[in-house]
Amino acid sequence: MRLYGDFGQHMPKIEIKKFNLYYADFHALQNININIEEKRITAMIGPSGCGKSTLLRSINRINDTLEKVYTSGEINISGENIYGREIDVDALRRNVGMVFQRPNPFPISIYENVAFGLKVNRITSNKNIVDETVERSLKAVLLWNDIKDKLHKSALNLTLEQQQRLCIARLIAIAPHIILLDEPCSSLDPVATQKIEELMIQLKDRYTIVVVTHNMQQAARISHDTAFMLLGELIEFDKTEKIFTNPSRKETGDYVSGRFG
Ligand SMILES: Nc1ncnc2c1ncn2[C@@H]1O[C@H](COP(=O)(O)OP(=O)(O)OP(=O)(O)O)[C@@H](O)[C@H]1O
Repeated sequence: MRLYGDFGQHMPKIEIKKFNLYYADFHALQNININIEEKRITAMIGPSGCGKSTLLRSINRINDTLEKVYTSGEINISGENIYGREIDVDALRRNVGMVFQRPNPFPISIYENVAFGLKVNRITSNKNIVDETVERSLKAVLLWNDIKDKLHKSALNLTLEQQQRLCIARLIAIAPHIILLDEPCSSLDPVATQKIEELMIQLKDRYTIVVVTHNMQQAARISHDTAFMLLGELIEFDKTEKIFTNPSRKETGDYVSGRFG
């Protein structure tokens, strides 16, 4: 198993170290240690309720918005503990964007959806820069050609797949380094799923991507590294190929071969 340490010249982008999370008195994440490398896709798999989403949400502290959530340990991003006292949580969430199961565009125009983060984060209100950023972000998610003539139409008129692309474009506009995706294809059909998978593969050249998925074929197709979780524990973390073909732990083998879950 590859835990922290032994990365040669590489510093991990995300270093999760002895991390625990409690929902009130329920110990949902138990002593998690993972190093996530830069500009790769890391998948989190495991049966329902094992803590995948909780761990993903811990990486940009979205769990903080809930009451009675307690954590211990560290999550270091580029060497800085995001649970440290000095952390600006708004800046963290700009740097670590999140895409959810169901696309959640705002009920405003496509253009305004992408420009939204620039305004609320007071990054710029210069129209030329906003225009350029909207175009660049929509091109990055391969949506531009389809919608460039209807930028001022409601985002809610887009297909679900296009809406999910738009949600990713909305993140890209504010220049994150890390993109977290929580089952981003679960509301999409197989064709749309394949397109979003292709997009993730393209985006990994520029972003560090962590994706929670129930779909093991998806994890095997798109990720470089896979974390397998069970009942709040990290059972195994390794290269995806190893997890799926020659896992070190029996539980991992049982899960990936469909014997439970
Ligand atoms: N807000 C919450 N309050 C209390 N318990 C929670 C909360 N959110 C999740 N849990 C519990 O924490 C555990 C882990 O949940 P989590 O959603 O992280 O698992 P998951 O592996 O992502 O599951 P799924 O695949 O079904 O989405 C579960 O037992 C769940 O019931």
